[in-house]
Amino acid sequence: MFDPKHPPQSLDEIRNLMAELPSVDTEAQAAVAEREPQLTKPAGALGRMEDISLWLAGWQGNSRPNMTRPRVTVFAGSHGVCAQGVSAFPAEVNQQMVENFINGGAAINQICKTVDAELRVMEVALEIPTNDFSQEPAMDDEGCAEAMAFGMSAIEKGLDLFVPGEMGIGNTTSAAAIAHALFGGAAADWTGRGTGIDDETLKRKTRVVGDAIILHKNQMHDALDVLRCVGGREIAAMAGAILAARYQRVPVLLDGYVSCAAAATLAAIRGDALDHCMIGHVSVEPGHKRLIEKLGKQPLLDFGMRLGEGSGAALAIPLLRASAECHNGMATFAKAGVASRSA
Ligand SMILES: O=C(O)c1ccc[n+]([C@@H]2O[C@H](COP(=O)([O-])O)[C@@H](O)[C@H]2O)c1
Ligand SMILES: Cc1cc2nc[nH]c2cc1C
Repeated sequence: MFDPKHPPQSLDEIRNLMAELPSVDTEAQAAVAEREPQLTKPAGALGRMEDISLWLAGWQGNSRPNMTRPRVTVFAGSHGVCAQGVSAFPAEVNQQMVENFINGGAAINQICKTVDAELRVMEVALEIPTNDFSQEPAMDDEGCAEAMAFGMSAIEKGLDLFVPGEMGIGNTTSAAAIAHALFGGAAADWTGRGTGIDDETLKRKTRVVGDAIILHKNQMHDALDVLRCVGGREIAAMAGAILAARYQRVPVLLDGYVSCAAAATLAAIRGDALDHCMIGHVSVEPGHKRLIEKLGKQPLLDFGMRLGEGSGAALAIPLLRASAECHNGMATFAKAGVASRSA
């Protein structure tokens, strides 16, 4: 059982947490299912909004879904694999962007302000890059568990939604390596241009991804080993936060390729581990669409974004808010005196 006061200290403790995940609140969902057909609209006329209100209620454990307290947390981490020249930007950008988040100058600041979401920034040992995973595992067991536990501390009971965002130059190389390790195929299927690399860099990045999976093959026994070997601290923190959210009854809206790669490590351990998650936006990064298909989900938005920071998911928060408001605020046929379907 997850206890926020005693965070896990090893990947085995996290494996134990994964074994006993809380399930959906069927009573809350039954209440939504009973009210929905009474609302003043033809049955099913709100389409996916109806799925969203049912999902929110079930995972919040509340028969009236809320969207007053959504939180976006941007986890920032730095990646040793940048030494292989896999990004269009230098690693110093991580710290500079953290300052920018704090000063309110990034895209995610404006989106959070617009959609009325709380924004937090958490540095995950940002000053210390992980090991270069083209040479050795990115993290050891304890380090990976520590980053996951740190991510868990981003979640509190009472939040209506959590969006895991990230900042980490080089982290689309990690995301590609995670997806390739979990779902196979060719390294090229999972490797994209990230921040905007040229053809030659893309070739090098693809080789780094393919070779890393071969290098670590014998020690990647499950998806948490994959996370430890080729992930990054901000990716581990997002995975921890997504897991803690399940325990704290906080639904999760996933963002781009990197946040979905973090989430995929949980799904690979347990097929139902992401039932409390929806995907806010499909990134331009080609591996993301493929990954979403593997996860059996459908993104809410397709807006041509490839920023990270939680930006695409944050932009979709009003869809969730409108869904909750319709479910809670619409009059019933009886109350409004509207005639219901005649046959
Ligand atoms: O999440 C995505 O789909 C995504 C796609 C492209 C780029 N990013 C962001 O760009 C950074 C990683 O890109 P790169 O090229 O350095 O691997 C990192 O800070 C991510 O937040 C994120
Ligand atoms: C400027 C910049 C902003 C970002 N935000 C998330 N990833 C990023 C990568 C870069 C390079």
